[in-house]
Amino acid sequence: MATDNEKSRKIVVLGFRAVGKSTLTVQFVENHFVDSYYPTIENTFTKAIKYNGQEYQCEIIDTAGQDEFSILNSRHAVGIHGYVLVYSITSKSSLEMVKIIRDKIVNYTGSEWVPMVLVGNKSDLHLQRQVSEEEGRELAHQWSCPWTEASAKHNENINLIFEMLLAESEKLAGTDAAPKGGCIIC
Ligand SMILES: Nc1nc2c(ncn2[C@@H]2O[C@H](COP(=O)(O)OP(=O)(O)OP(=O)(O)O)[C@@H](O)[C@H]2O)c(=O)[nH]1
Repeated sequence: MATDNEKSRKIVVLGFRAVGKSTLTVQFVENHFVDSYYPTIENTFTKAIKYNGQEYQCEIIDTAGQDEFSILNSRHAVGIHGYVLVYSITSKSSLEMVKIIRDKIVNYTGSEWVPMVLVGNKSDLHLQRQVSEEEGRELAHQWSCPWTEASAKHNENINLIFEMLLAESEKLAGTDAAPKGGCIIC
């Protein structure tokens, strides 16, 4: 529960199966890498984050992998402050899936702009790359949202994802506080 000095933020992590949603969430919240793969039904994590001098009490919902037939759950669309949309750089179809998911969010919320961050996870798997940096960056540009590649395995850019999302959520609140980080903000 957020205190008077804290803001509460409800964040949903969405994407195709096995792109690393749970792994990056666990890396962010608990600082370790989960090597095994157990499909998620749904898990909620909480973490207090201090960002730009402000305390945020974050509730992070790690969802089950989506496919084109999944229906966006109302619990993932109502009262949400921001979305982390995850694809894997090793899977072209996972990039196609985030496009479908984003359409569902836009349709459900009726808003063209929703705070979100696009993430190309598994950036450590260079040899298996199917999605170029350019493709990810360009898609985020179309959506007017930040983008980064990340590696949950090596804990690269994982904190940045959530910092960028908090900054996006602040835009809705009218205070545009861009995160200080070495990443592209479209
Ligand atoms: N090399 C590498 N493997 C990763 C990375 N992130 C996740 N993985 C692995 O990918 C597999 C799937 O990761 P999960 O986090 O379970 O994927 P998920 O998106 O939560 O999967 P669902 O619950 O089915 O939606 C696991 O074996 C992870 O260890 C990464 O950054 N690099």
